[in-house]
This record gives sequence, C-alpha cells and structure tokens, in this order.
Amino acid sequence: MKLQIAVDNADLALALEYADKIHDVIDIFECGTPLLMREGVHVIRSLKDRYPKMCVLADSKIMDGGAIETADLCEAGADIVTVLAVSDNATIAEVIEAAHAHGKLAMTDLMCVENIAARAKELVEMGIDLVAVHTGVDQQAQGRTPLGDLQQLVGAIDSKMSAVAGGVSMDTVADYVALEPGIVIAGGSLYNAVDVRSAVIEMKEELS
Ligand SMILES: O=C([C@H](O)CO)[C@H](O)[C@H](O)COP(=O)(O)O
Repeated sequence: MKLQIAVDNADLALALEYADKIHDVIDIFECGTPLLMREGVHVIRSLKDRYPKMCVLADSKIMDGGAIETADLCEAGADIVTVLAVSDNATIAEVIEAAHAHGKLAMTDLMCVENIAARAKELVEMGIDLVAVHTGVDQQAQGRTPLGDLQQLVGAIDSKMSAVAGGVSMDTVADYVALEPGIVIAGGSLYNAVDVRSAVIEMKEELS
C-alpha cells in the first residue's frame, strides 16, 4: 500500500521545501490542483529536476482536451496525471493514450460519479491504470467521507489499482487500510502537521 501526499496549500517555494523534507519517505508526491493552478506545469519540472526519482502526480483533474493537457504534464515530468471520471470517454481515452505514449500512468478521479462500481469497471476496461474514490474538500465540509465509496470500489476492481482521498487522517486511516486500497492519499492532515516528515512516516507505518 502506497502513501500519496496531496500538496494543495503551497506555492513553488513551499512545495520544494516539502519535497526536501519528505522526498525519501513519500511514495507519491502529488502536486495538488490548487498548486498546479497557482504555478502551472513548471512546478512539476522543478520538483523532478531536484528529485528525479520521486514519483510526482499531477492532480490535473482533466475534463477536456485530454491529449494536449496530458502531453504538457508528462513532458514537464509528471509520472501520473489525473482525469475526472465524469468526463466524456473520448477525453479519458485521449488521456490514457497520451500518458502511455510518454511511458506514464493515468489515474481517474471518481468524484461526483453515482455508480462507482460500474464506472470504475468501464474505465479499467478502457485501460486506465489507477482509479480513485475522492470526497472533495467542499463535500467533506458537508460531513461526507470516502469510506463507503472505497468499499464499492474494491468490490468492483483489482484493489491494487484503487486509491482513496478525502480527509484521510491518522484518526481515520485504519478504516481505509482495512479495505486494502493500492494508494492512500492524504492532504491537509499531513501538510498541516507541525512536522510534516514525522507525520508522513507515522502514517506510512499504518500502511505497512
Ligand atoms: O484533490 C483534492 C481536492 O480536490 C483539492 O484540490 C485534495 O488534494 C484531496 O481531497 C486530498 O486532500 P485532503 O482531503 O485534505 O486529504
């Protein structure tokens, strides 16, 4: 089981500071959507220039223009790009094709998908590499969590391809670990920690 940190709160300088602290202990370093919007694809290039071996995920949440956006992200160094599962299949097919042409992976984010199992199976058949259930930050504010969605997902596809995101913290991580997803994603609970490196190491221990 891998741990992915979602770095949403940072600018380029802070993202590099986080990478300096955790590059050797984190499995996947996510450039969160707000960070990508703030800094553009150059944040990915800077991270990969400094830590070429660190797996960097661009949380691009692509919705259209799948080929061009994926190519830009992969050429900047992203190892994994994300596409929204509510997008048209034509877009998702372009993302998969462009990511694979660059030797990279495509993850889909099932946020706002109603039939988790059916859509996940369909996207796996199309060739998607990773499938994430995700309760967005605005949905979390309404008291929602991704636990029920993860139960549906691991019942539908190979659990090694699955990922979960949405308010995962040390208080709740055991509930997700019990369902054995391939990737656990945590944002605020890690980057808001006083000592981010210790928080990452502590959560990784829960995953092993
Ligand atoms: O993808 C995310 C969200 O849509 C903001 O861009 C977050 O990275 C994701 O929710 C994980 O962060 P936490 O919910 O703070 O763990």
